[in-house]
Amino acid sequence: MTKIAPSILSADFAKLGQDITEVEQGGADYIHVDVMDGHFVPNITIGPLVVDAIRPLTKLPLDVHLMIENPDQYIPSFVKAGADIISVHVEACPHLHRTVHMIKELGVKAGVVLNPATPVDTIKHVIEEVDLVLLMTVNPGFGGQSFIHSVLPKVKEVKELVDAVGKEIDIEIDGGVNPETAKLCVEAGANVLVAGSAIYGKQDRKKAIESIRQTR
Ligand SMILES: O=C(CO)[C@H](O)[C@H](O)COP(=O)(O)O
Ligand SMILES: [Co+2]
Repeated sequence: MTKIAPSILSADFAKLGQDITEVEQGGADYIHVDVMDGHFVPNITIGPLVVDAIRPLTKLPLDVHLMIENPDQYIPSFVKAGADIISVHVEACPHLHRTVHMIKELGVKAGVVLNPATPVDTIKHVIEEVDLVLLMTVNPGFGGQSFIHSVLPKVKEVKELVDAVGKEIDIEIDGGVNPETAKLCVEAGANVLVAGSAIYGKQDRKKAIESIRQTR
């Protein structure tokens, strides 16, 4: 079954707790938390304080997507705040292997993220170490953007890499996911779908989650 990770970037921050409860009750599998620093991406969002505040409100794993420069400096704070999965952009990590190990040594799952223009080759030498590969299907920084279809062949490439390793590694897609694009992602080999505007832009969050989830 495909896992759905609603992105709270599109939630109403004045009633964040309620918006998280609604998607948990609607069948979400992870809560996706978009962390932006105004440097790696041109937007500023959530820090460890907010992760700490939402941690007691849900039993779901907190899937923390770090879109920040120098993530090594902040990873311990996000772990302390209650993150379950921490994903870092390969474009922001000159010492990717070290960063992945740091995340794992702190006792949480480690993910690596590729921007649309970044080739899959960049993660070939860390694939055995990671729990998750996240492929961006928009240029990171904002919710509500259109899905970039040219990323789909990369999903297939990552699936082949993961199958060759023979380990359980999530293949997650983030950006412009809706019921139509979700189908393409799952067909290409993804098993976790992030969706912000396609869930929080709808009144009925349960129905939105069900319509995005695809079974194979
Ligand atoms: O990482 C992100 C943006 O950088 C978000 O997770 C993503 O954009 C989700 O929003 P939407 O589903 O509306 O595209
Ligand atoms: Co994200």
